[in-house]
Amino acid sequence: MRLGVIADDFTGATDIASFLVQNGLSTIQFNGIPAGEIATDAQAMVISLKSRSCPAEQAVAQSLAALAWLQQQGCQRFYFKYCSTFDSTAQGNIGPVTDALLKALGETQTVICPALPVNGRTVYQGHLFVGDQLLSESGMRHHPVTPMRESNLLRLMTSQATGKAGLIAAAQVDQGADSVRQAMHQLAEQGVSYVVIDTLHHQHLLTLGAALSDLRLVTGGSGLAIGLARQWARAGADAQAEQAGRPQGGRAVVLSGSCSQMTCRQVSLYRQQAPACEVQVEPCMQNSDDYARQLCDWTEANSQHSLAPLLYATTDAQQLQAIQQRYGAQRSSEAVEQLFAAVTRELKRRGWQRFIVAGGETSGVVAQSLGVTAFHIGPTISPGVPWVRDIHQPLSLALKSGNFGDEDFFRRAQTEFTYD
Ligand SMILES: Nc1ncnc2c1ncn2[C@@H]1O[C@H](COP(=O)(O)OP(=O)(O)O)[C@@H](O)[C@H]1O
Ligand SMILES: O=C(O)[C@@H](O)C(=O)COP(=O)(O)O
Repeated sequence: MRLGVIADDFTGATDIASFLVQNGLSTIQFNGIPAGEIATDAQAMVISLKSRSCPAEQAVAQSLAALAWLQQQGCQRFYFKYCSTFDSTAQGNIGPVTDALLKALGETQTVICPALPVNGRTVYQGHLFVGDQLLSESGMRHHPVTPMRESNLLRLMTSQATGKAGLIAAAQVDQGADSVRQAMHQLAEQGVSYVVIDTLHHQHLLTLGAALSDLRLVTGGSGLAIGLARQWARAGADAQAEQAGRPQGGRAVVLSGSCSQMTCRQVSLYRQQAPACEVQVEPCMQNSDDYARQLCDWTEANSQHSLAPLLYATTDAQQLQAIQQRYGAQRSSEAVEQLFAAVTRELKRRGWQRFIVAGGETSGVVAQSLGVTAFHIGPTISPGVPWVRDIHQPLSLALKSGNFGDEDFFRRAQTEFTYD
């Protein structure tokens, strides 16, 4: 059995790939849809798209193209991976993409399961929580691109999609996989296409894995992958699954373009542990190539420390607002992304081989600048954040979603692994 995953963004793809590998499925990840056939015996193939905030028609077209390619590679089960905080705009595309995938597969029912309990995302009575807060009362209500002002997943789905939503509540999940299968069947008879399933803890994910392993399409965050991978993993695959992605040696740099709360804490701790240099927005807007060369010179001059030098544009919400008011939100974020792109290209040219990156958009830009199109997934640094290794070039990357990882993530990514 081969699994095909269609992920709506870069770090989201790496997140699910990491859980698949950890739970025994060898996995290969592609940045976009590969041009041709790929010879591999990986049990799971993950395609990262950049469709989270794009209009529904574009997201649908990209997702269907990804589905067709995965089918050509022999995938029989499919997973539409979106954010564990259900990030979607007011014209959200999760509903339309789900509808299109169901139709293309000739199926009428799927599940909606964004839960990732290990990172505090749970679903209760159909409502999504971030830690102890409803999604709509968490920091996500202020997200600059996808502000989440609704926590009820049934309402979110029906506002975006064409079909009917229903709920399987926690008490029923507690009763085990057969009970979940029966509930799915009853909901199908009532014409329910999108089954939201309460998920409070790890055991629920295992129950769901057992209950849903025959479903052709599932949708959700990365948590459900834990239970499903355990059902599908070949016996004995566990020890080997992450080998191909283990990190290699070479000089390392930390690049942080994320302004998420967790990244702010990680940067502020790491600045006390290693050489660190703040990226200024003004010179990024002037001439990012010259500025990038200066920053690379600084990075090289600081490469003898036992921990990798850090370049960070990370700033708190108040300063970010001031920068955005002064230069414009889009202009300033693009300028910072261009800068990280130029720094990455230059460091690669100078022979740097390990890149630890914070932020989904920033990770996408760095991977693109390195010319990384496919990589093996290696050992996990924090839940949802693995080391990954390019399949063609001697490059290792750790790509961290803004809100993931513990405070000491940047140091641990370097000190807790052996390099070859
Ligand atoms: N100091 C800054 N001023 C303006 N934009 C910034 C600054 N730092 C980062 N950005 C931009 O903010 C965005 C952050 O997105 P991303 O990398 O996905 O991380 P996150 O979503 O965790 O904040 C990027 O486009 C980045 O270039
Ligand atoms: O499911 C999640 O929370 C993550 O996998 C994810 O999608 C994070 O996206 P970014 O915040 O854009 O890194």
